[in-house]
Amino acid sequence: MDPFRITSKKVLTLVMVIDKDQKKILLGYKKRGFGAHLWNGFGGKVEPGETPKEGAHRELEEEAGITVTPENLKKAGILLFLFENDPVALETHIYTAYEHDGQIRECDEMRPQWFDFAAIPFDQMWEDDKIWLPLLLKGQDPFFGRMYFKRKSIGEQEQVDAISSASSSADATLANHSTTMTSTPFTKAEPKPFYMSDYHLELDLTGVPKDVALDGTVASFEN
Ligand SMILES: Nc1nc2c([nH]c(=O)n2[C@H]2C[C@H](O)[C@@H](COP(=O)(O)OP(=O)(O)OP(=O)(O)O)O2)c(=O)[nH]1
Repeated sequence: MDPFRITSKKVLTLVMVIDKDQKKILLGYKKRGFGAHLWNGFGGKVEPGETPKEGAHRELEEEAGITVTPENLKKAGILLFLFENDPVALETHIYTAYEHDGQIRECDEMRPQWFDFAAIPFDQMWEDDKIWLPLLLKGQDPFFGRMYFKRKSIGEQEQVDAISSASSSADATLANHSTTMTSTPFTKAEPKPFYMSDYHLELDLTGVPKDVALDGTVASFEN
């Protein structure tokens, strides 16, 4: 049986707030819940009755205290996160926001902080981010990808540690869009619970219909 077989999905959002002039990105340190102790953009589950764009707007305000006008919230891509032996995929709609209103503030879930493009803390982020975030920063939109994650057992954690200390520069090559990779663990004290075992990223979406079918349901690039 395929350990990555999915039967349903949850729709999530993720907003990357970018200051183009200063070449900075706003990330939040996730204090609790799914992805705790990692730096990430702002987002969460889309609620019933919301479009992904409305959900993205709401989550950004809840988690970072700022708002973005609908025309400044641009769809950058859709990523499907699949977890071994979990039939529910996470379909994440990713947006960029180059303008925002309001005062950035911390909440009980996220601690926002600006990072220079050259100092993005990829080793303290989800492992797939180093693959697609550079593309997003270059403005190479849209992208569509599938990211396959395995849960770390204690044995696997030791194996990953050993491999990554033997070759700490095992960076993902963008030329290789479908590969098996093992990347740097977070820290011994706060291990990442999952590691990415494979991924597939499509960048050339010319000719792809605006709707991409996933597990029988449909994701739209439109909103
Ligand atoms: N950068 C990045 N973000 C990811 C990955 N996987 C993944 O779910 N996310 C994002 C999508 C969502 O923005 C966020 C997970 O949403 P969440 O569980 O915090 O949702 P929520 O705020 O509605 O949760 P809650 O209030 O119910 O705790 O993490 C990934 O591999 N990379």
